[in-house]
Amino acid sequence: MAVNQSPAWQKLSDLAKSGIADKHMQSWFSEDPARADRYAIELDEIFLDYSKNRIDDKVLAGLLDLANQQDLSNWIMRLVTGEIVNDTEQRPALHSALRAVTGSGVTGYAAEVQLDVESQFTKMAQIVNKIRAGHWRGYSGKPITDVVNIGVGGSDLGPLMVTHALQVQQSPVRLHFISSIDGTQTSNLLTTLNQETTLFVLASKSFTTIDTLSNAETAKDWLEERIERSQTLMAQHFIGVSTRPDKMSEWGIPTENQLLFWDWVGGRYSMWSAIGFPIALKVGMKGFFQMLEGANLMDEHFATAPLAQNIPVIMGLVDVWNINFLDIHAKAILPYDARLKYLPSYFEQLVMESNGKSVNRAGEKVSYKTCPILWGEVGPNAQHAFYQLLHQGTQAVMSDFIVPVERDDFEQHSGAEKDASLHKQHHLALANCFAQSRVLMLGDAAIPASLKASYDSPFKHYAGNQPSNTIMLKTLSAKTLGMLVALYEHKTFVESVIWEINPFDQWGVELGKLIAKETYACLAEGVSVDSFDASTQALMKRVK
Ligand SMILES: O=P(O)(O)OC[C@H]1O[C@](O)(CO)[C@@H](O)[C@@H]1O
Repeated sequence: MAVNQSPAWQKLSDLAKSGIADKHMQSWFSEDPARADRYAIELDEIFLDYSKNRIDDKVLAGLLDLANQQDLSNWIMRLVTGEIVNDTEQRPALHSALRAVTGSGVTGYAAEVQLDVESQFTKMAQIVNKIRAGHWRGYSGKPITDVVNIGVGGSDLGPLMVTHALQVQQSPVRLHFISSIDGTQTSNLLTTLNQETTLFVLASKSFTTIDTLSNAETAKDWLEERIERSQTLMAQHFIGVSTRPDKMSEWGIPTENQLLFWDWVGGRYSMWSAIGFPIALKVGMKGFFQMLEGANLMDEHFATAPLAQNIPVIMGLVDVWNINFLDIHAKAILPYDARLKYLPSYFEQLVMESNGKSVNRAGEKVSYKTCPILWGEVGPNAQHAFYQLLHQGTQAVMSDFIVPVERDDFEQHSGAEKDASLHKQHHLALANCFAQSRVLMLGDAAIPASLKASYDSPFKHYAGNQPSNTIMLKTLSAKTLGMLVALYEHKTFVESVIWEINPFDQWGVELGKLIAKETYACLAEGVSVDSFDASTQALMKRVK
């Protein structure tokens, strides 16, 4: 039976139709003064307020029934112990094993892989420490000053996002990221770098991704302008991170410079593996492990907390309610801290590449909505861009506000006066964050009485009732970032269990890659385009 025909789903559907879907959140708050306390969960340095959602106790009970009906607790166990949960590729999805503490009681395949994980972290630590200490030398004997990560998707976004978020920590080397296939980033960056002191990290799970390999070739050509011996070039200027040692060797990367991970680590779940190499360069292995510890804290919570008190479970279920019963199909990620600039892009891949699917695990087309369109931006900037649509558009949108309570990075900036004005700016950011979620929830009811008359216009009407979560981090640190990302990974898994889809494959992106290859052959090698559609033919003829 499809999940949307099941008793638990039907009950939720009836609840939504019984008036709840049309009820304004404002009335729930006035009816229940304890609502904000009751619909909140705290775990260590992370706090979730989910009270600004169109839910009540009946809805929550119904969602938990749905979770039980879908055997969620069992699925969580299957995930964290390393059973094959990625069935189309016949693999476990063991990102949690990368952050499990050895001997901490993990069982199953998750325990078996621990030695492999440790040995790669040991090798990674040796390389990281050597570079950070200035002992890794380029071809002319000078220490490396610049490290360029070449990767795309999961081999780029995690390290990019985290190193930007933890920017306050001074790295002994400058870090750069190249991802896009078009060559702009590479050509711009290379003009600013010196071959003598630049090291490239080729990060690719498959080591077949054309985007990464083409940028790598350009980097190699640039090094060859100055370095004659290919052996020197490879040994001193390239490190590879992949699941494919054979392909790294074929490309010329010596074994000593190869860091491995495994097919049971999904690309978008891989920043906890050696793919996190740039993160370790930025914050040291200690900082990298603190991020893993934060994620591990969330893993343990996910695996052991009762469903009703389980942050990823509640967030996932409330999203399911919004999507499948309130017809909301867009989600905004709104961090109120510019250090989290790349978090929305990171979550776009994590969530949409995981759950942007329309067939269930049995290969049948589903007849209900799955992943919403997810996008975002640093909140204060988004206020001056797309919040107009959130407040007055015709599109229902759910939002996640993410904000640190304290800024402990400002102390790095000298001068008490500057410090005071930066703290004032932080309070402005907090105030804006709280004000926006309040207006999205209340709508016109947020207008102060003294201003009511001047807002008496259809152009100044705010419907409100747009649901949101607020996630507060004590501070933004390697640990809280680890907790936050693991939270979203698990929340995404919870949704996939309800929708009965496999969140760990990504067949949707494969065909485009194949067709791009064929198209390239036509463009670059003059292969006939006659079999293409008229629009594509016309576009290609213009290029020719
Ligand atoms: O790490 P790789 O194998 O180069 O892949 C990069 C990215 O490409 C994808 O396969 C999608 O094209 C992602 O899932 C992955 O993170």
